[in-house]
Amino acid sequence: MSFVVAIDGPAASGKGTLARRLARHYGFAYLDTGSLYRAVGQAVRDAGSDPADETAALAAARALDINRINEKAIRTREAGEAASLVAVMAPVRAAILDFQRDFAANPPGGQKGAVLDGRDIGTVVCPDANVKLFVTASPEVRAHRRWLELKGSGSAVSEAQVLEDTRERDARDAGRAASPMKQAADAHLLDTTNLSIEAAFGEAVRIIDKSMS
Ligand SMILES: Nc1ncnc2c1ncn2[C@@H]1O[C@H](COP(=O)(O)OP(=O)(O)O)[C@@H](O)[C@H]1O
Ligand SMILES: Nc1ccn([C@@H]2O[C@H](COP(=O)(O)OP(=O)(O)O)[C@@H](O)[C@H]2O)c(=O)n1
Repeated sequence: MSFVVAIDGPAASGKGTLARRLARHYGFAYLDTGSLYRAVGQAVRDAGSDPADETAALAAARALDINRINEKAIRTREAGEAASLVAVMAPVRAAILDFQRDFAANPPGGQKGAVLDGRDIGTVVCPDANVKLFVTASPEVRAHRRWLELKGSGSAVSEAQVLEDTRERDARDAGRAASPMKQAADAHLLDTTNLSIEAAFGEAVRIIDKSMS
């Protein structure tokens, strides 16, 4: 049986950074489920369609090839926005659900566990995960982190605009009917507002080690 760590939380809270480190530490496979929604949203944009067009979004979700995701293209502000638009559509979510569950149950490379991060991992994708973490931080701190990242990749977007985008995306993710972003009842809350990456990692390891013993 695969040991599954589910990590959810709002935009730029540090989920991916933490998930990647945990996967390395425990020798587990890692799946960034947000990259799937970003890739679908970006594919719709690339096709010249509107990410709010369900027919186009579903076609992109069905055609998604995870081995052909352009990592750079899906990290833009626009791809994040498109991701959250396609993510409200239940058929789009359904089209990529089995892939995520299969990854958790049968991690590639025969690894003994998997770390998945997203919005609905602990609630919908892997409700029986061995450990669930809900990672958060204040909107201002998250927006600052994301702004630094976007600036580093050459974007001229202002910090105020990133804060506005972040708030809007969080509201859409938490308010949608299909698999809304929500802390699972049995998830541990990890607020990284005042935690370094190292400190957040240490806290997560403490929680996971406890559940392994
Ligand atoms: N605890 C932390 N303190 C400071 N910066 C952090 C922390 N965790 C993550 N970051 C930085 O914040 C940005 C967003 O983190 P990321 O892991 O991509 O978030 P998410 O996956 O939740 O969107 C990255 O640039 C990352 O290096
Ligand atoms: N499990 C998931 C993961 C992402 N998403 C959607 O995909 C968008 C992008 O996810 P992400 O994890 O890459 O976003 P960031 O936290 O990196 O900004 C989110 O805003 C959600 O709308 C989702 O609905 N469910």
